[in-house]
Amino acid sequence: MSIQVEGLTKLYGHQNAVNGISFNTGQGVLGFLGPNGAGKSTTMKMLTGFLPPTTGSATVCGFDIIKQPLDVKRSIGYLPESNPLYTDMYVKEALAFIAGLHGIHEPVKRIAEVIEQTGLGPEQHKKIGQLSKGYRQRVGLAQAILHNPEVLILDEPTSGLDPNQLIGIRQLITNLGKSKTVILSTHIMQEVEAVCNHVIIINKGNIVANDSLNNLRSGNNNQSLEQIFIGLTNN
Ligand SMILES: Nc1ncnc2c1ncn2[C@@H]1O[C@H](COP(=O)(O)OP(=O)(O)OP(=O)(O)O)[C@@H](O)[C@H]1O
Repeated sequence: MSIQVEGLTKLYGHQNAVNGISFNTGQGVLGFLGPNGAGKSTTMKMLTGFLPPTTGSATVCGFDIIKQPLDVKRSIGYLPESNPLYTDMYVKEALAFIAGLHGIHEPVKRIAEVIEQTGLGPEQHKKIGQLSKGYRQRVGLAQAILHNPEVLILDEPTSGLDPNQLIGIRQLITNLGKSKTVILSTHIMQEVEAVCNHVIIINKGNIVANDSLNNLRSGNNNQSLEQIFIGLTNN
């Protein structure tokens, strides 16, 4: 299992944003679901080593998130919800900069591969600030996968995309899940059904479901994922 989480907790002041959650996950796409404010982004920030947990522990590819944060960051590609990008840079320039940070071998070749993989070809000569939202998401994904990490953590990568862009990005995530461990946060249940093998639902900082999509449905009278989600989190 490339991600192992044990009793992970985050307190912001007195507020328990994440409340002692435990789970393991390996290759495939894990849907990480929950209502607004449930603790998804906080969990993702702790797993990527950007936010220290209050208590608990986790390992990513065998590296401890507290004791080995650099190894953890090397093993992870992270697309944050806000997708911060260098809008004044050209697409290739930004990717070359990130490749330099990672010390990537043969960067020109790798950048060409990633541009192809993320469908950035037609827009590769533009400045990031000139790109549509869908293409900016593709740049965020390209940056996340550039160093070929074993684990990808994607926080709402498809929010605000038109249906054409959605199909392309979902296909890319599905393909990535064939060889990598992907944690995907989304509010779109259709997307979970299209892309995820396994689902974790978090509510008020607690895990309320952790199962395969099929088991979740059969254990809940074959209700739709949306109905199951509402039943587990509307309290
Ligand atoms: N830096 C912070 N300081 C204080 N409270 C915070 C901070 N970041 C998040 N919180 C609180 O922690 C809780 C969990 O927030 P988090 O962003 O992890 O939720 P989320 O599940 O990702 O929500 P969303 O779906 O809206 O993105 C919320 O109540 C939020 O207000």
